Amino acid sequence: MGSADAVGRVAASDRAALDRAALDRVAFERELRAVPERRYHHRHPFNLRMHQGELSPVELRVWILNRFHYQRHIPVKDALILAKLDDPALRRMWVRRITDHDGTADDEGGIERWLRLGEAAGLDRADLLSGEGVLPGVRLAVDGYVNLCRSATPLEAVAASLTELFAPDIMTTRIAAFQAHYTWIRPEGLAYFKSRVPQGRRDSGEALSLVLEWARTREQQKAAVAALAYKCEVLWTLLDAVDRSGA
Ligand SMILES: O=C(O)c1cc(C(=O)O)c2c(n1)C(=O)C(=O)c1cc(C(=O)O)[nH]c1-2
Repeated sequence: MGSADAVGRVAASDRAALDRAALDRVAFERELRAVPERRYHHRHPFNLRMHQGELSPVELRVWILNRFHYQRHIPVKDALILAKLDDPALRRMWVRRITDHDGTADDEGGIERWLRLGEAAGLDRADLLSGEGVLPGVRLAVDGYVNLCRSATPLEAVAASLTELFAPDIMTTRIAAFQAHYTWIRPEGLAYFKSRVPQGRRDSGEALSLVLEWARTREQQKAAVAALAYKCEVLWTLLDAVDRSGA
């Protein structure tokens, strides 16, 4: 075997070793943030049309009804994550997410606020709760997220929630768009987004700290990035289904 081959082999094994070496925290955080930068649903054509004021009342109602299917599964996936956490302090932190959505009484919490958004847009609460009209693609996308949280490691499930690093900004844009273009929606309907902006900032900050701490090896870092990329596809696919519903 010639020396060029030997050099080639050494270089390849160096490359493999480099590939296995974990990124430092700063580089890993940059790698994580680059995923939604590219593919978060703030870039989806349906959201762009929403923000430009181009959606019809029927299209917005289809979005609200279908997004309710996502919303009502958030505490379910958080309960699946909660069951994987073996530390009381971590469980205390995570259980708050469930209460944020479910409240501590019937007339509280994010799910209730989303129902009121639907009512403010002319939808019937009973129709939202019935689940009728939820598009097949939306069901599959939401199942995908719930199943990821059921079967993946805590690191991957928490990493998947990191789309929320970008959610407060899109909600702020959405609030302004609703106020400017969709004035037929009663303003109290915006309460969901207004209360979710600070919750999203806090939740994504906590989740980011956990992911940076837990992902020690390059393999773990790659698994976290893949879970976050998958979650971006969940949100993208949900909007694809809404966009193509023909509403
Ligand atoms: O309106 C949005 O654009 C948006 C996006 C996301 C997200 O990035 O997953 C969430 C929410 N809203 C939201 O309201 C919410 O409660 C929420 C929880 C989570 C999560 O993965 O744990 N994402 C989101």
